[in-house]
Amino acid sequence: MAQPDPDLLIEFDDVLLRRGGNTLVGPVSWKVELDEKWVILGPNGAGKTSLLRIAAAEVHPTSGTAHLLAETLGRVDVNELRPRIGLSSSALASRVPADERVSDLVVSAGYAVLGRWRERYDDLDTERAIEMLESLGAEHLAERTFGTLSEGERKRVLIARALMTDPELLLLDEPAAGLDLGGREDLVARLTDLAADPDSPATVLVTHHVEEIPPGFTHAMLLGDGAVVAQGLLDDVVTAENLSTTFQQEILLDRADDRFFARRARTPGRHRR
Ligand SMILES: Nc1ncnc2c1ncn2[C@@H]1O[C@H](COP(=O)(O)OP(=O)(O)OP(=O)(O)O)[C@@H](O)[C@H]1O
Repeated sequence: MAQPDPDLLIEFDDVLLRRGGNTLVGPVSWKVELDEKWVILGPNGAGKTSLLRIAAAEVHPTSGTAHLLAETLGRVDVNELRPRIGLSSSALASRVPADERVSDLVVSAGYAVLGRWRERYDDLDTERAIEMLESLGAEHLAERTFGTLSEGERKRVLIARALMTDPELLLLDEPAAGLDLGGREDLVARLTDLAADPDSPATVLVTHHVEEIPPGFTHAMLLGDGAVVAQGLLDDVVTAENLSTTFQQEILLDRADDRFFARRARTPGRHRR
């Protein structure tokens, strides 16, 4: 088996995931370097979350080789790998107890647990948790319980938690899903700042919408029906032609202020009585 490249955070060779006789995603070959910020875009059911779960060391590929942080899945203790990877997803959000205090939720990321399990955390840990919440504009929520937060507040708190361990790789699964326009724009602005920070980790953001791509992101993968439609530099990949192939309809794409905006081309007579 080939040795992992130490300069790559993700190195997938023909990675494929099957469940119950169905291919969820793959085969995908993919490389993510230290300073790269990726967006994975595709329709419902395309396999985005499945791919991200492999990148989070949550599942092993059925075939192919997945190297993460220069370790090989299947040959490394995933419990050592996972604290080096920050993950924010709705699946994680649904596992957080409603009465979990926000500051405890963020601090506990350092111990790879959900739910407070220690009576006290170090002051340094608590300070860092507040710093992380501040960087997401959520420090005022520190004493609230998770169950009382709005959808947008939850997303920001979970990203703060994902950053708590100073991860080498940050994985964000649909961080803007369920947010209103203001909430989405606020989150895109925060992620733009994060992308511009030279100390920020390599990042992979999964989304359905080009409007959610933060300026400063560098690369994109388009996934359609489990297969890669295109991947590479963001500007080369996020094109009307590639989006049309990915979403299987004619998509028009606009750009303004380093943001993307997409809509379907109007087809005369369609959807009219
Ligand atoms: N455990 C499983 N067993 C069988 N099929 C599964 C399983 N998990 C996911 N799938 C299927 O695999 C496909 C890819 O799912 P996945 O969640 O990765 O897609 P996605 O691109 O993240 O979708 P969405 O945008 O709707 O969240 C879907 O058709 C889904 O129904």
